[in-house]
Amino acid sequence: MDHAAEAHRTDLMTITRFVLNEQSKHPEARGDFTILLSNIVLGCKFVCSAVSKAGLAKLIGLAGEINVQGEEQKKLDVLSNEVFIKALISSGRTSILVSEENEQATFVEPSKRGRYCVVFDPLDGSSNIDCGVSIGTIFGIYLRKDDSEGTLNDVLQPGKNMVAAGYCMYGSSCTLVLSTGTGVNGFTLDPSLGEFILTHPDIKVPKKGKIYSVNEGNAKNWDEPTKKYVERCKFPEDGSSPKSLRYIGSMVADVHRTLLYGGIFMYPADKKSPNGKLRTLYEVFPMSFLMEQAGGQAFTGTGRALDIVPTTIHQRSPIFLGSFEEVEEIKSLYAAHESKTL
Ligand SMILES: O=P(O)(O)OC[C@H]1O[C@](O)(COP(=O)(O)O)[C@@H](O)[C@@H]1O
Ligand SMILES: [Mg+2]
Ligand SMILES: [Mg+2]
Repeated sequence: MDHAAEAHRTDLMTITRFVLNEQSKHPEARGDFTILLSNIVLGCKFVCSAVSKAGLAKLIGLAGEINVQGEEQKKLDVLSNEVFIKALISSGRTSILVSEENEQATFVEPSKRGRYCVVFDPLDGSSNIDCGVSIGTIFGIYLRKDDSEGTLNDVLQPGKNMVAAGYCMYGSSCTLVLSTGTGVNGFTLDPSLGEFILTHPDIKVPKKGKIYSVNEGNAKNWDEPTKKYVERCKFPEDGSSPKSLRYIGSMVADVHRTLLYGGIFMYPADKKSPNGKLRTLYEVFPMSFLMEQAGGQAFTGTGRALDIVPTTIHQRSPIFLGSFEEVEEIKSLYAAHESKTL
């Protein structure tokens, strides 16, 4: 490492200092969010190190259990879940936790309870774990009025009520992308310092994009607007060049690329999965929150994703998110279909 070059970098802003600066903008802040986030960051560092050593540490493969989604849990799904549950409870700032890997919500005991509710996908992109392709962790945060026990209604809220959302991608580098409602910032883990450093300040998703991202293996079951949109990506009617298809199969990685390069990520509803595949609370909401904060859009096929009022903690929702103009085109195709003019 060229320490001289490092030393000259003026923007050596760690995520902790960044959040403390944000906190100073809120005179009423008590520091609870900063403490909660520092425990989430600790969890991400722990999982990042486990993922990078997975092959060596026998963390590849199945854990032998089936989760509430009916999916075979991977060893890293289980480990990441335990790490984040511990990190969130030991922050002393949470009251209700919803994890993809736990059938029931976790209600934190009074002595360790705080005002925040955290919904999270401890390990996203599980199908890519064993082949070392980028995976991640996704989280969304709600703030409750008080630190009483609370009820499920405290998490069954529209995504627009979240106070923060983020993801951590475990890829060629470990990148944590965060929004506290005033824009989106990206931090890269410097393994030699063990610090997340601000590397992507104020991320703005390009208005248009040249990339579409969807599992085309589901195409035969798609509805007309989705088929029409993908058709246009491949055979543009305006003579422009076709879009490129990129699909990693890890939502975190596909959304991260979309946020930086523009384009669109889709997991539409189809005849086989009438609500799509991705879970509203801990996949669709956090990613939609980030995309809107970066100037993009997030649409379900019937409305704004962040307006959904969830009824169950593991429900699924179709999702189209990304560059403003790409999602606008999908919205107009659904509107046309709605008015039978498609
Ligand atoms: O294999 P498919 O049907 O394209 O689904 C891929 C999608 O499923 C997921 O892997 C689901 O998330 P989990 O791995 O957390 O269960 C997403 O990351 C990804 O976008
Ligand atoms: Mg997931
Ligand atoms: Mg998962």
